[in-house]
Amino acid sequence: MNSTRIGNLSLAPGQRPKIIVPIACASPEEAVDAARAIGASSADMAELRVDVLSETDLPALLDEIRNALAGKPLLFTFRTAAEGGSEVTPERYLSLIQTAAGHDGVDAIDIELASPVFDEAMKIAGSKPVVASFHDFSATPSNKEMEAKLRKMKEAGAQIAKIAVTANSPVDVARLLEVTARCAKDFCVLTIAMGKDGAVSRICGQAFGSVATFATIRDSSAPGQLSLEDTQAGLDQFDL
Ligand SMILES: O=C1C[C@@](O)(C(=O)O)C[C@@H](O)[C@@H]1O
Repeated sequence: MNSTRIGNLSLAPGQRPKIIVPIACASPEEAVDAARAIGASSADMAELRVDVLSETDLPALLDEIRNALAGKPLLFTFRTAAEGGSEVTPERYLSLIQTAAGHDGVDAIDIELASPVFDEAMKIAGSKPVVASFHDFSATPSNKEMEAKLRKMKEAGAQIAKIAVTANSPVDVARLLEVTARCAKDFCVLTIAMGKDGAVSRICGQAFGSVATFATIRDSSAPGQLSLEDTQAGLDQFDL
């Protein structure tokens, strides 16, 4: 079926996109504080950017974040250096996915398609929903390339196929949206054009079939992210 569940949320193309707010801070105390703010806000879900965190007892922090989120689902993400995050060995990446897969405070796991251990990571994620991902911080690849990546994620078993690319012109945004609409007929996609030109892509998901978007309360985790309030107001315009 062309819809999926993460925690208590149902996501589907054509519905109002769910708003995910990143927790992207180094200090574990600040991360719990940010989770509390997200729990009390109108955001739908949180994303813990584990690559931004300083060394910590991760399972214990996940316990605290789960409580602070007060029932809102958590997406667990380790963004690698190749895609705008931090250095990590393949072994450590897998061990982080293992921690996420075994923790009841994690509702979905981000796994990078380009990871050398993508297949193993998909297996380790087990029954947790996977948001497979690809990021390009300099350009928007060809339509063919973007569509091939999204379809590969879906075929590998991801519940949501996500790409975030950099729009260097309005045409780049239009190309991403065309690919989004084509794939959204078949499965759940989450697409974002990063940067100033791409900002519109963060609010028009309902029209093109993207199932979620990222917005900030405190810490931004990517270029062009809008505030939670602006994102909500923008989504309202497309929720007819
Ligand atoms: O993949 C994404 C999308 C994102 O890069 C954005 O552009 O909003 C923000 C990241 O935190 C998240 O993991």
